[in-house]
Amino acid sequence: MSAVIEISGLRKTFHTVRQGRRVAVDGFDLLVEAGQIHGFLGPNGSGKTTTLRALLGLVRADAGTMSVLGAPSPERLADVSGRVGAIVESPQFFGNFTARKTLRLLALAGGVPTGRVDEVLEQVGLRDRGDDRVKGYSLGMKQRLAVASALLKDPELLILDEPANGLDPAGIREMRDLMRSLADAGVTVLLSSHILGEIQLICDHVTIVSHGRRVAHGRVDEVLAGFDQHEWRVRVAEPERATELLGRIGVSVAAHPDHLLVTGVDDAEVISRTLGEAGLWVRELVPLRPDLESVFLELTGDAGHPALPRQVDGAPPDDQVIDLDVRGTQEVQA
Ligand SMILES: Nc1ncnc2c1ncn2[C@@H]1O[C@H](COP(=O)(O)OP(=O)(O)OP(=O)(O)O)[C@@H](O)[C@H]1O
Repeated sequence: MSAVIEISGLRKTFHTVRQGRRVAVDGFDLLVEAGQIHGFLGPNGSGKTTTLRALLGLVRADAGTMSVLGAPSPERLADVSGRVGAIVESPQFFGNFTARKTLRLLALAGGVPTGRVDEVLEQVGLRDRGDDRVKGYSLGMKQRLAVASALLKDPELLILDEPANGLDPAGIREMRDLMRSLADAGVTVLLSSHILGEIQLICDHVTIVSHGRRVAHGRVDEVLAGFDQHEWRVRVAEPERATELLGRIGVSVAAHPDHLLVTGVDDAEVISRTLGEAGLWVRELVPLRPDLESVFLELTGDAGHPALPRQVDGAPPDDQVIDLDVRGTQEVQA
């Protein structure tokens, strides 16, 4: 699969009068391949926006190499800008304009046929509300309008910084459906977020950043599998006896008020057979799989320790390089 975004060894330090020197991105690597919905996750202040801004040529990096769709960034970003849509800074829309008028103006300004306007309104589910004034829109609808503006030029790559920020669960679900339909249409999507549960449902690949360093990356299921301790919640009528029986076959059991926590068993059958053969019938047997949130907290809890190597998840990617598009950041001033 070909690389759509590649970042290697990105470093960015800010110097401010009040806070002095602040390392925002600390030797960060990112690889996004064609067709992925790639989650770029990290706590507040971990360097996600700075990374995306550097990639799009909106801030100058101190070190590192970046590319978008094969073009080195920022040097050759202009070559691919027409193929990239990005919303990195929250777009401000003029509230008295309708979505249709807003998009029409953006299309005209960007040299995009205005016929695209209805298509993108349809794509983001705003076609029926396209003639309403933006000031009457919910936050979710404004986010979708922002995505629509980035879709105008029919990009191969869409970069969204915190698209789910401030959305209620229904808005997040809409955003998720939208991302999926874009991916189905062949668009590669990179979205940054600190809202983890939903990202797990939206993305197939993930890169987790902490203190400007990548701490995990890969397929979401593979990243999660790496943290799977093969735990099971077991409810049974005689927990003491069950603990003893499972202990005899070398299984670790912790007693909780209303259940047993069984660890280190790959196959549920081991538990049900051991107990069933002794006449103890299992009432509940539930695998406890790690979710992205628990993995994220574990990884970002200490990954920023200065003693750690700059990157802790293995070798940097060795595929092609890619860069982002400055013109992808679209703003309509009120
Ligand atoms: N223009 C700037 N001047 C000084 N410091 C900055 C600037 N931009 C970012 N920083 C600092 O760099 C660090 C990384 O910030 P960044 O906005 O990239 O993080 P983030 O992961 O996007 O966070 P959030 O989820 O809150 O948006 C933070 O400590 C931030 O204060």
